[in-house]
Amino acid sequence: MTARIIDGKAAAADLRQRVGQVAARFRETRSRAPGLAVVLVGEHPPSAAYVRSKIKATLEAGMESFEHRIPAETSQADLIGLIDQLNADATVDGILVQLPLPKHVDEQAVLTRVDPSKDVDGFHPVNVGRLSIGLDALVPCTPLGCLKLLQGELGDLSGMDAVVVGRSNIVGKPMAQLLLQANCTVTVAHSRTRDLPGVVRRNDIVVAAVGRPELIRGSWLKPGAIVIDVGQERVEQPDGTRKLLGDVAYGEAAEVAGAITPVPGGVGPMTIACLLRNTVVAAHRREGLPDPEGL
Ligand SMILES: NC(=O)C1=CN([C@@H]2O[C@H](COP(=O)(O)OP(=O)(O)OC[C@H]3O[C@@H](n4cnc5c(N)ncnc54)[C@H](OP(=O)(O)O)[C@@H]3O)[C@@H](O)[C@H]2O)C=CC1
Ligand SMILES: Nc1nc(=O)c2c([nH]1)NC[C@@H]1CN(c3ccc(C(=O)N[C@@H](CCC(=O)O)C(=O)O)cc3)C=[N+]21
Ligand SMILES: [Mg+2]
Repeated sequence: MTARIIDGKAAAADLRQRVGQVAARFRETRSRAPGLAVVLVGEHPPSAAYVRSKIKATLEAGMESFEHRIPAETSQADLIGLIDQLNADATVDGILVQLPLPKHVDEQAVLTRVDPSKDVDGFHPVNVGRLSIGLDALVPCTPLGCLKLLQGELGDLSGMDAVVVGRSNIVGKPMAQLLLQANCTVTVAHSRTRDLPGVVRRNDIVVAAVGRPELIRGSWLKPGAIVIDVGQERVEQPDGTRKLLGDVAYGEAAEVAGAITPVPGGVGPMTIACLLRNTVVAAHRREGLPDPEGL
């Protein structure tokens, strides 16, 4: 069997185009564009690259981008001061604080300061709690993108067995919540899981969010399983070049799986598209407008 390749780049382009249409209507009725503020603390090169692509995508969707690059030495109090200023700014609908933050900053203290109505990453405890009890919430972009890819591939997920490998607050846990809400039977695996290959083999859906390049082998998969690979690790090759690898051994997996996301070109582009989606949704909710349809 050769797996279908789930084209995250195409799905992201499609979602971004629809977000652009909604943003254009918003600009007409509200006489302003939906606005996203991105806060980048320090110079961490991969973070700077992600932030650049987020800003470019924001502008392309017809939304306003506010960029705040501040030095790595910025105190926690000053960072919180900036968040307060963005919370109070009516032209800002979404606030994204790029992670990781420097070690001297308490990440939770900063994320909890973001106005939950502007929390387009879905990291504030209010949004985490709302997601877990099934209320409207702003949902973390990466898991939301994964869910959209799965629904695009499978339609209704009801009754399917799904495993999420990884239990981070930004990917694994919210992914498990979304799959539960979609009526999957959900297993969450992590570094203490006994017999990870056996657990993976029981499942129709595998979402890998581990950060261990090619941990998940083709031989672990149930034939026909749908595989979503969140992993993004730059690994030096024997010839000295650096290659971006996922958490799944792609070549092997593609011979067993029913469908699989590539790295790059799978989950990554959908994460950015979902950030724009959340921003335009936040803008509507903040203006008291009904949620835009079809996003
Ligand atoms: N495409 C995208 O848009 C995004 C990609 N990523 C990528 O996804 C990956 C995961 O990111 P993130 O969730 O932040 O990572 P974290 O490091 O925060 O979490 C990793 C999780 O994997 C678990 N784990 C680690 N080793 C093993 C193992 N050998 N077997 C089973 N479980 C294991 C850990 O378990 P424990 O809890 O027990 O320690 C932990 O729960 C990274 O490669 C990251 O770069 C992240 C965000 C967005
Ligand atoms: N507050 C916050 N929110 C985040 O959503 C967030 C964050 N912090 N910190 C870092 C992680 C990582 N992340 C990615 C986004 C896009 C790609 C992406 O577009 N990847 C491309 C490849 C990019 C490349 O070639 O390096 C792809 O998979 O095709 C990857 C990873 C968002 N994150
Ligand atoms: Mg991480």
